[in-house]
Amino acid sequence: MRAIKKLLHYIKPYTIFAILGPVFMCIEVVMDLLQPTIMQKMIDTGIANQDNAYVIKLGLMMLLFAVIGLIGGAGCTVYSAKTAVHVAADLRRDVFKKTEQFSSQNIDSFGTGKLITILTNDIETLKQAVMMTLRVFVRGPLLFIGSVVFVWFTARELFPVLLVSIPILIAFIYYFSVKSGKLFSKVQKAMDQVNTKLQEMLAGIRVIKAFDRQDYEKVHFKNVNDLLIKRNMSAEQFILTLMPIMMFVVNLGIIAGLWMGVIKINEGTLQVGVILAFTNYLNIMMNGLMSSSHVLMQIARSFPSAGRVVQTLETEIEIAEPEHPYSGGGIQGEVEFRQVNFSYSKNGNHVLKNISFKAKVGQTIGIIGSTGSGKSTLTKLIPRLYDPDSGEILVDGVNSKEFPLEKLRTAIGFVPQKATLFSGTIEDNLRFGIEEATLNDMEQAAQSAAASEFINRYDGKFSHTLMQGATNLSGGQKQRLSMARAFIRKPNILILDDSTSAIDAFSEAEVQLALRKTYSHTTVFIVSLKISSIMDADQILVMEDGEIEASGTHQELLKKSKVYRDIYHSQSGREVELA
Ligand SMILES: Nc1ncnc2c1ncn2[C@@H]1O[C@H](COP(=O)(O)OP(=O)(O)OP(=O)(O)O)[C@@H](O)[C@H]1O
Repeated sequence: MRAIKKLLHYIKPYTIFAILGPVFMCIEVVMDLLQPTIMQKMIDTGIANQDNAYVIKLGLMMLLFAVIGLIGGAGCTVYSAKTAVHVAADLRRDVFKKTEQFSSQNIDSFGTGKLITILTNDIETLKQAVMMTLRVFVRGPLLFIGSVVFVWFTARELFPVLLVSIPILIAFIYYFSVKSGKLFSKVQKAMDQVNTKLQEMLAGIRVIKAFDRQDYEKVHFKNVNDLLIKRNMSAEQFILTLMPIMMFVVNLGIIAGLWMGVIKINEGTLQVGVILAFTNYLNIMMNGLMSSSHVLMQIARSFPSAGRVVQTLETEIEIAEPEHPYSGGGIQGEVEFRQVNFSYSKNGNHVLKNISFKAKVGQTIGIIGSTGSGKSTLTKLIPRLYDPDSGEILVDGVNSKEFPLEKLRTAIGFVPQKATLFSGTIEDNLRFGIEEATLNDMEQAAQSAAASEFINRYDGKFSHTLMQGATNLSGGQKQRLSMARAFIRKPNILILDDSTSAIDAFSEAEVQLALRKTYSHTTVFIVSLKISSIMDADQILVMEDGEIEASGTHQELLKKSKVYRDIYHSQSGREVELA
């Protein structure tokens, strides 16, 4: 309920539309309600007295009211649709904006499948709820109340029938609305699973084919899809049983009305037209209740969606902007870790333990160690993709949390382990690094990343188009472009997370030369499993199980670190002679 209240704010800008819709609907309802009474008069007065002129007059009146009702209905549809579509668009915009601000931790805890369901399915459900509420929710109760009033004035003798049937109908509607909300909450969870699976399969389609695991994946997809079908079926079937139940109760009411009516006609206290009007009003009443119940169920169905949308909008961003941001000059690039501990799950299982080191401006820091030892995690803390559990990360002697995020991140060029490029041209992807980059900047960055050679082979050069996920590039080409995208920023801090793994030794040497020459004032972090990539670094951190096992230059580490010597031996085949 709190979620629905919060979402009502989104209707505020469209209050006029949201009022006009129901106003037009009222016109339609009044016109609908007048028809049985006019018909009753036509039968009991016009036809009974064989007054043709009166019958024609009332017939024309019915036609006119029908046209006015039609205009009312059309106006209501237009304005309620306008409100619903705008509200949904605003919600989608805000949820998207919020997810863009999400920290990596926020994204990990939601899961991308759920976020996609929220942005698509949940917001669509809310749109339908708004539209139905404005169109039908006004119509339903108005038809219902109007029919009760009209029965009171035109067929009061049969009113006791309503006193019995209405409470029964309302009780059924209440029960169905409450239960359907719970059922649809389960449907949404199943939808999350389908979206997550779909996303994973599409991203890994090549691996699936290469391993010939289509059948295996088909079974997995079938399982989640079957669950969605099952839950959808039970929710829809449950809702559909309401209609026959309501019809049954109304038909019992009509039989009771006819039975009472016939007795009263025989007694001479009732006219035939009244019975006709009564059965008409009973049907209108049922329609009113049915449409109200549909809306109630749509609203009940939208409760879980509203909850999830509001949960997204209200999620506290783990990586917060500082309350009192540091207002000093630009970032030079000194980075210091002071007793940093970090865990992904906050369960105390630290992935980084007591990390301390200092990188001076312009130094190159190599990070090496076994798989899963925490190398990538360490670099992710520098641009604040995650924050440490304890300890401090200082940039130019200032806690990195005190910098405005934009200032900190624009000073950093980050080349992640998995090169992620976007569909568009090569130029678009390089400008992602810095929007106002010139052609000269692009050429220089491409040169430094050893990417010029393959870019120049394309007819359009920088305007060559990349497909979604840059599937028309090789792994090494993707890595080079990903590096060029970071280089183009001329960052003060550059992080290369195993970004030369798919690059040949010659090109890697080219990149290292460019780093020394063109980016000599940049503090560079190179994460690698290969000693050859980091052996010239000013300082090498040897990571082991989340800790810095040893640090120093290549020569120092050969003497003092057994782990480093073992890596060196396994990669070069040479033993180290200790003096
Ligand atoms: N998003 C995440 N959520 C939970 N645990 C994670 C996450 N990312 C990494 N880990 C865990 O943290 C530990 C360190 O991972 P990290 O990626 O930093 O290792 P690494 O040394 O860079 O490994 P590699 O050389 O294979 O890239 C691993 O045990 C890994 O399972």
